[in-house]
Amino acid sequence: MVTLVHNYVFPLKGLPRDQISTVSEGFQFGRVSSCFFTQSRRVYVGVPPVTAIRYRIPTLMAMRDEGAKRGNRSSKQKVPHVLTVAGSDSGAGAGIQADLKACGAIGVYCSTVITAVTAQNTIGVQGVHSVPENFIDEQLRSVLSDMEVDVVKTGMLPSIGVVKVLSHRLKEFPVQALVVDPVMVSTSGDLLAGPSVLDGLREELFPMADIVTPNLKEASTLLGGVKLETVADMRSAAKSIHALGPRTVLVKGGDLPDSLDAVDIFFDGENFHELSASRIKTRNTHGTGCTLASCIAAEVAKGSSILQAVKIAKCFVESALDYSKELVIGTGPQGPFDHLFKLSSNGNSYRRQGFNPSDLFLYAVTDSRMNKKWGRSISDAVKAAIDGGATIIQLREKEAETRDFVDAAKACKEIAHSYGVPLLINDRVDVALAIDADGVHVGQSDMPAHVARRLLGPEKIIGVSCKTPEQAEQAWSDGADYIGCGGAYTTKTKENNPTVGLDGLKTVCLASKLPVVAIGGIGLGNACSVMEIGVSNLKGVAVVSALFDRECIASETRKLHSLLMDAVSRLK
Ligand SMILES: Nc1ncnc2c1ncn2[C@@H]1O[C@H](COP(=O)(O)OP(=O)(O)O)[C@@H](O)[C@H]1O
Ligand SMILES: Cc1ncc(COP(=O)(O)O)c(N)n1
Ligand SMILES: [Mg+2]
Repeated sequence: MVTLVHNYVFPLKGLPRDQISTVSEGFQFGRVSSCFFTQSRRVYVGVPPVTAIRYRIPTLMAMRDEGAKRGNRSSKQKVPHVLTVAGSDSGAGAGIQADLKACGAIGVYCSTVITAVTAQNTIGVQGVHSVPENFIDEQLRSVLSDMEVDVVKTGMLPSIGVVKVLSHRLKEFPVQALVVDPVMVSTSGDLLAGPSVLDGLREELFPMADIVTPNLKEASTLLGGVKLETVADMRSAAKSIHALGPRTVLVKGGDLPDSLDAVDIFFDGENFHELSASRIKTRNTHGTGCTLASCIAAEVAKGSSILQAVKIAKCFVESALDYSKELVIGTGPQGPFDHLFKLSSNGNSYRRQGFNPSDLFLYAVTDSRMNKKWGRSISDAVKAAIDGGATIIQLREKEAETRDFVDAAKACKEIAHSYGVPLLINDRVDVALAIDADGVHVGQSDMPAHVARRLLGPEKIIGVSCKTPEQAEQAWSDGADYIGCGGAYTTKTKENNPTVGLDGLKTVCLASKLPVVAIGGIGLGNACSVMEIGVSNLKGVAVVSALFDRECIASETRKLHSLLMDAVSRLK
């Protein structure tokens, strides 16, 4: 058995360390039965069994981030790239169309080699037209020889000939990882691949695969028809399929009878992981398998480990199903779902159209102690600030219990969005994700902005507190949208927070490639002096006590708004 793992280096006994590229992101101990060595792809071959230390080489994401740090952010950027080799579904719920939507939703480029065109809808598959093998080969060659594919994901492979063509091309053009979804039958029960394909999968593709993702029916077919009815059956199936050669196996339990949760079993040759999601009650599950495999491929292309990728993918499918459970498309029993989370017309009327730096103009930051002192709820405070003219809200709740914070944040989001005002969450990326806030604001000791960006996706607003030009530079290369700079003046809101003063603020503004909002001790008495430092990327002031430690928040906000307007018009 050969294990191809491009993302890892397996230094075998006696192998000189200087042949190992950068050692980063820590290491794990593992056992590999054998592996391969080619100089160019950094994969090693050994005699089984070999105990190895597994070093992670820099992922594409890390390399891209490095590139960005070196300042070539806008010139050449390597975009994570998944190639899907699968069938077209005219109803667009599964197959190539699901793959494109899933990768798009995750922010990964997806190229497509089409193996068959199906006439398909929510009722079933009415026809299959296979693409000639030599033309599939031509598509493969076109993409693989030119477009720097990171991960290949396979779906419907209608004949053994297609499997052979693919495995041949993958040997010629090796990729970082291979995700095999052994599609055989559609959810509607229609045949998508003949029985001969089984041998092809087992002999040609599984040994090269980093993960194989059969559903219950497929796992049973691969194992000669064994009955799979319980989670224990799924575990033993995962083990038996692993013995066919793939690095890891995910047996999917979407169709497990009588199960309240959607349970999948992941096996990496040593450990089992039981991955559970709540089972969404919906008819719209057509394409869940294709979507899951594409999300795994996309996450691996971005730099996740296989297990991490599976967890994220499962969460994506669960959220997408939940979001689209009431969607009505087609009349049959198997509807598609909404990968882009946006088709549904209920709620969410406000969506951010990109970050607008002028939103930083009057930036209101809440404070739970002040709300407590004045006996008001966070949402009442937020409403009053918006009534007075606040242009963006940040919820800064250092003491609240998570559940209370989530509830309050939800209420505040509703209010803010009804006025078209963006709502950010201080520090707590989890809370921002939970309520689908417009973004987060993080400090230097909070979650790094590039990690927050990876978690929140490209559309959300990310702000970073910076005191120096170096931190501002870092925020920019981490993918932040704006920086908060302060303390402009001394403040009691934040203890042990050194003041940078107006000079420090000006230095950071001049150095920053991002728009800046000033913070720290700003109120009616000094807001104009702040704006008057006269640097064009200083877009506004952020205030806490000057609004929230006052009897009437709305009128204080109104006064500050008009002062700022005057200051800006004087500067023009
Ligand atoms: N109703 C559901 N609610 C939540 N997750 C589901 C549901 N149905 C399927 N899944 C999940 O979707 C993924 C695809 O599973 P499955 O439907 O078994 O595969 P396939 O689409 O290949 O038949 C799995 O992670 C499974 O647990
Ligand atoms: C072209 C194509 N590829 C794959 C599937 C399986 O998807 P699912 O099992 O979710 O119906 C499908 N129905 N059509
Ligand atoms: Mg399914």
